Amino acid sequence: MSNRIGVLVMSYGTPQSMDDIEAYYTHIRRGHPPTPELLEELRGRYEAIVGGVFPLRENTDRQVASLQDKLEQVAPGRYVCYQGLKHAHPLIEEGVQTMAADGIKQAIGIVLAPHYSVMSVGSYLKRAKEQAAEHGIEFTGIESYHLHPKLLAALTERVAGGLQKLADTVRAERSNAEAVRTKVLFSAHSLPEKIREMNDPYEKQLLETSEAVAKAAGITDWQFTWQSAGRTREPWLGPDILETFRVLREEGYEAALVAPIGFVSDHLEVLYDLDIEAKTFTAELGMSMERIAMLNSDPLYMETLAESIVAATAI
Ligand SMILES: CC1=C(CCC(=O)O)c2cc3nc(cc4[nH]c(cc5[nH]c(cc1n2)c(C)c5CCC(=O)O)c(CCC(=O)O)c4C)C(CCC(=O)O)=C3C
Ligand SMILES: [Fe+2]
Repeated sequence: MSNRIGVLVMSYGTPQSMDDIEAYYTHIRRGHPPTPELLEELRGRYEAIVGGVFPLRENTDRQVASLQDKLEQVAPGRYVCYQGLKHAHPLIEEGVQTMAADGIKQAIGIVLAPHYSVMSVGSYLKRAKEQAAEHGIEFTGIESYHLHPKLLAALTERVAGGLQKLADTVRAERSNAEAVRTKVLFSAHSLPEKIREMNDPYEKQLLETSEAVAKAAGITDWQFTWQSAGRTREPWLGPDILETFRVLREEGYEAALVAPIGFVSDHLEVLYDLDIEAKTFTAELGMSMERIAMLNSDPLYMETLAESIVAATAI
C-alpha cells in the first residue's frame, strides 16, 4: 500500500522500431492489419524522420521524467508518474497495472494533448478508468488544459520566436521582404466530421487556444486550419492545411507561420506532415513557410501539467 498518488501520463505512442510499424498500425486500426500499400506509405514517412530512436518515444520519456521532477519540487514525495500509451507499450492498461503492483490506491490521469475530444482524450481516459476500476484504484481524469495561462505563455513565446525566424527566411528568400503578406496558421489533427454531431468540444477549444495566443502575441492576421487527416473514406474536418496554403497564395499571401497547437511534441505529424510535406508544397507555390518550435519538455508546459494535477488532487 502506498500513500503516494499515481499520475498516469498518457500519450499516443509510436513504434519501438521499424519492424514494429505493422503491429503499431494494426493496433491503431483496432486489430485490422493495414494493406501493404498503407504500410509502405507509413514506413516511408517514418524513414524520413527517424534517425535511431523514434522522436515521439524520446520526447514522451523526457516529458514524463521532467514532470516527475517538477512534481517533486512542488510537492515532495506526493506523486509518482507512470507512462501509459494509446497504441504502443507500455499501454494505458499496462501503466495502470504497474501502479496497482506498486500499491497505488489513488490515481490521476493526464494526456499529453491539451484539447478534449471524445475520440482522443476521451478514449484515453475511458481505458484508464476501466483498468483502474478493475484494480480498485480511485481514478480521476483531467479532460483539458487548453487555456492554462502557462500553456498560453509558452505558445505565445514560440509564436514570437517563429515570426522572427520567418522574417529571416523571408529576407533570405525574397527581394520584396518589406511588402510580404504573412498569415499565422494555427493547426491541429483533423478528426472525422461526425464529431460535430456529438457536440464535441474539440473545435471550440482549439479556436479558444488560437484566439488567446494570437491576442497575446498581438497577431491580427491569423486563421485556424486542420492537418494530418486520416486515410479513410469518411469525411474529415477541413480545410486541410495544404488547401489553405493554396487559397492563401491565391489571395496574395507569400509567407506563413504554422503553429500546430494541437500537438506538444516533435513527431510524425510535425516532422513529416509539416516540415517535409507542407514545406515542399509551399516551396512549389512560391511561399515562405516556417513553424513554431514544439513544447516538448518546456518548463512552462511542465508547470502547466504539474499545476493541473495539483489542482485536481487538492485535499
Ligand atoms: C486527434 C489525434 C491526435 C492528437 C491528440 C493525441 O495526441 O492523441 C493524434 C496524434 C497522433 N497520431 C499519431 C499517429 C497516427 N495516427 C493515425 C491515425 C489517426 N489519428 C487520429 C487522431 C489523432 N491522432 C485518428 C482519428 C486516426 C484514424 C484512426 C483512428 O480512428 O484511430 C495513424 C494511422 C495512419 C494515418 O492515418 O496517418 C498514425 C500513424 C501520432 C504518433 C506520431 C509518431 O509516431 O511520431 C500522434 C501523436
Ligand atoms: Fe493520429
